[in-house]
Amino acid sequence: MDCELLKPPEEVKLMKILRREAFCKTIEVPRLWVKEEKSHKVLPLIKALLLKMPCLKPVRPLKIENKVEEIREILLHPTPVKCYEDLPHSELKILGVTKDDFGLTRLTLSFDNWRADELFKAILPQETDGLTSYSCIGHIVHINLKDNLLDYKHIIGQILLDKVHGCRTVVNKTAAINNTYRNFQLELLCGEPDYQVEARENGSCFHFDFSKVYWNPRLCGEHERIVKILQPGDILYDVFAGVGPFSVPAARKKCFVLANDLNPESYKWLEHNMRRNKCLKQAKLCNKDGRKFILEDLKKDLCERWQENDIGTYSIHITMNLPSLAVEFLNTFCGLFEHECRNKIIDFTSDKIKYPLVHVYTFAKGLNNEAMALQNVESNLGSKLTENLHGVHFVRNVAPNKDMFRVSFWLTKEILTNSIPNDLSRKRTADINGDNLITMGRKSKNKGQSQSAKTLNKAKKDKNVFKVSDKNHSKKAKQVRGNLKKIKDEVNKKQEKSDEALKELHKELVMKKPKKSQARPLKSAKKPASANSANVSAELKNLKFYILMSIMHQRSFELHFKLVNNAYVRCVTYNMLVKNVEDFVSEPNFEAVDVTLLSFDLRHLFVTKNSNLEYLINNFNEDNSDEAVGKNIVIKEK
Ligand SMILES: C[S@@+](CC[C@H](N)C(=O)[O-])C[C@H]1O[C@@H](n2cnc3c(N)ncnc32)[C@H](O)[C@@H]1O
Repeated sequence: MDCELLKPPEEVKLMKILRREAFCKTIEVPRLWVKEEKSHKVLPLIKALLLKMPCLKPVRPLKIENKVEEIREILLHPTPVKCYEDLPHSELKILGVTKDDFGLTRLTLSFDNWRADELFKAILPQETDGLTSYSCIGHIVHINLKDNLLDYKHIIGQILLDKVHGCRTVVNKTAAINNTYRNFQLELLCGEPDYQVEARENGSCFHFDFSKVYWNPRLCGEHERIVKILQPGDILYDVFAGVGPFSVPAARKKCFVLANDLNPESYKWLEHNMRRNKCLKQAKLCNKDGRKFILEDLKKDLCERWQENDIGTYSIHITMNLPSLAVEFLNTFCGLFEHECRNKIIDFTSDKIKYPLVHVYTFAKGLNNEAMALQNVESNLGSKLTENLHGVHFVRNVAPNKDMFRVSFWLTKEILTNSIPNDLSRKRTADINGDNLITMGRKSKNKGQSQSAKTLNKAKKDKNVFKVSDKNHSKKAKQVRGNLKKIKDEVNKKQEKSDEALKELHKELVMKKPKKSQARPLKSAKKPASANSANVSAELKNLKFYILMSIMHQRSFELHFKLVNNAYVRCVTYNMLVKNVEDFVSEPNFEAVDVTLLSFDLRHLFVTKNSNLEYLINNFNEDNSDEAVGKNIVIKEK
């Protein structure tokens, strides 16, 4: 029940540093005095009208001078109860509780009497969307603050630490999860910097370092759905296993599990969790790229099973939960057993062959996103899903207009053994070799890599850069490590300097913005395309700073450009970016460009069209979803 009287004092609005004393206020609320021995009969009659607030007992003892009997004071909610007649008075009268027992009482409220959401409503600016949700991962409370609430991050952290039961650490996600290992970039807002958590899900216990691995409590239901389908003796190939939310409960259920994750930290905790849940003997674990895992481990295991005479009664499942990329791994299944089929190593005519059911996750945007999810899968597989489609299932909404789906389908003899269409075959080979660039609509002239190949290479880099083999604890290794540390420090210093330089650059560019009063140039006064391109590339050089920063910080960036005629390109290197933007600007239909920024570190992007214009895309909101989502920013002529 909304009631002004019961809200925190107005003075707390826009408070940034928590001052608990500012929340104290004294109010008058209706009350009923009832003799102790009658209270158990009265309370059921007025239960719905009691004043309920945190840390407040609505029934409290009251001793009145000169009165022998013990009295209970019952606090009532001021909205539904204004007078005695608002109570079930006929029943009360029968119990001897009359109008004389009704009155007002003074009540002092404090910080403790409000829930976190009530406090946020009172403190945070009215015009903002507010803080709508948080997640609890063990003792960690995790939030995803929008830019407009960043000024309030400390008080928000403090309140959550105070109000959420068992919370010892409050963190804010500082960037979208678009890095290889899908772990968060965290900022500690309040409490202990302790990220080792213990979480329970679907009857299993999970240990991990939340700052280094992926864990999303909102996927609990989906994990449960898959685990429920599995029967003891079934096989689960978990391509992107994380710390084991599919694999551990499956192994506990006596399935055989072959699980993989590229992140060494996830792999470590996956093994730990298998051991901790006493099911490691049911599992084989790998720490490699998903594509390699399919080509080597999954294939070998399947092959061995298919070659066995007794194929048993189990079913085979493959989970692929890396929604932003997993569909790109599907082409690994195309023709995976072509050699074995051609050379009759496996008899695919036998009806004993059991085909795995793949559960692949993908994001899809827009109105008809379920169909889009299916199409994502089919286009990467190079074939339509017909009888072998098990279903497209909505998993969860991750951002406005963006949902996560699971597409479940059976691999078929055709998929696994057919020589695949030329285009797909080329792409598959390139993906496996890690030298493909996926462009849509419009082909890029630049050489690059597919996202998954990039991921793999980056992961390799992540693993190897600054890592010195120290098998023999040699002096040399120590020396090299020392040198590397120095280099790292230098790089950090340079980073800081460049950040400063970038800030300056930003200021400069903002100052250069044309004043509102400035006359808009006539269309006919357009500069020739060449001058225009020169300008664009000059401005784009400024971007280099930021992109280099992103690379140095090992943050990925990606820009999607879409022309009005729906041509579309994805830029993943600075040179591609410059080239493509120059191309676009010199095109006749360069009216408006739809830029999707997939790098959330690329805060300030300037694109110039014609000599007089600067297009500033600044301070766009970081995405709130749990996975990387592009923001569409339309650049138009002012
Ligand atoms: C979205 S998480 C899913 C984790 C877990 N299956 C779950 O449902 O919570 C994706 C996982 O894929 C891993 N990963 C990312 N790229 C990979 C790759 N190329 N090969 C294998 N694993 C990869 C990440 O480290 C991360 O643990």
